[in-house]
Amino acid sequence: MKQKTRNTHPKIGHGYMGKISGFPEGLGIEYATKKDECQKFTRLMWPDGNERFCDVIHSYTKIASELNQMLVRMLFESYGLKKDHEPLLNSTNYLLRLLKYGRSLGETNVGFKAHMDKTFLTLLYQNPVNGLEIRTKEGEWITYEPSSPTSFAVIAGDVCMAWSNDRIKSSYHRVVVSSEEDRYALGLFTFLDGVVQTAEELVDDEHPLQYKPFEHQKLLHFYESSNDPDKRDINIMKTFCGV
Ligand SMILES: O=C(O)CCC(=O)C(=O)O
Ligand SMILES: [Fe+2]
Repeated sequence: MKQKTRNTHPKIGHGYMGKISGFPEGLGIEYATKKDECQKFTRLMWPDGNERFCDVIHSYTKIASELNQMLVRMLFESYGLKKDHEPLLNSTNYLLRLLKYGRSLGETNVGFKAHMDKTFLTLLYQNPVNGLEIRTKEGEWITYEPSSPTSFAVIAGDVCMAWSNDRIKSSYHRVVVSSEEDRYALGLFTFLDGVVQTAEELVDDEHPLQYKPFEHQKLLHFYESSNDPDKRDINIMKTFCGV
């Protein structure tokens, strides 16, 4: 425990988050595609070293980030965007979060409260304990069941929604763990540097511009500093940068 709390970070959810009701225990590694960042984190947790752990999280992040790159390319292609996807990928930062959903004796509320991610995309990988639920347009909660042990869940975040001019809605999701077993998940969260603008081709008479250009970092700050108790459940993008 002492080791985990050393992983401090000024941004909420980027460092260590102790387990509180309605949320998992989490450890964040910012810029985890960079080996030296994984090394820094590993040294913090294991002052005597743990090369294997470092290699595993680094190679995991690299593979998952490549999957993210493929997804972004697919997004550009599927909307027939002429602009190159490289600038978006080059401005992408990756945060890896290690999440543990453990159950203390008699505890009933194990999971993650419903929310929308403040990312561009989130890639989730879990151990065999299910729990992730997505709300459909009709308001029904469906459980994510990986089709194979190597499946990832891909979640569109608020920034993707703004970039796509609402063509892609950010996913409203939660985690409800009913199993007695611990659930572990690895989340790779993507954040963009600089100013994010809606893709030009996705704005036309039928789809007028919904969001003004904004900075992803400022969105995170806006969200963290909001005292609105419903901020997890509303489209905060409308308040933050809606046209
Ligand atoms: O544990 C999961 O599968 C989802 C976690 C999640 O929604 C998040 O960290 O934003
Ligand atoms: Fe999430």
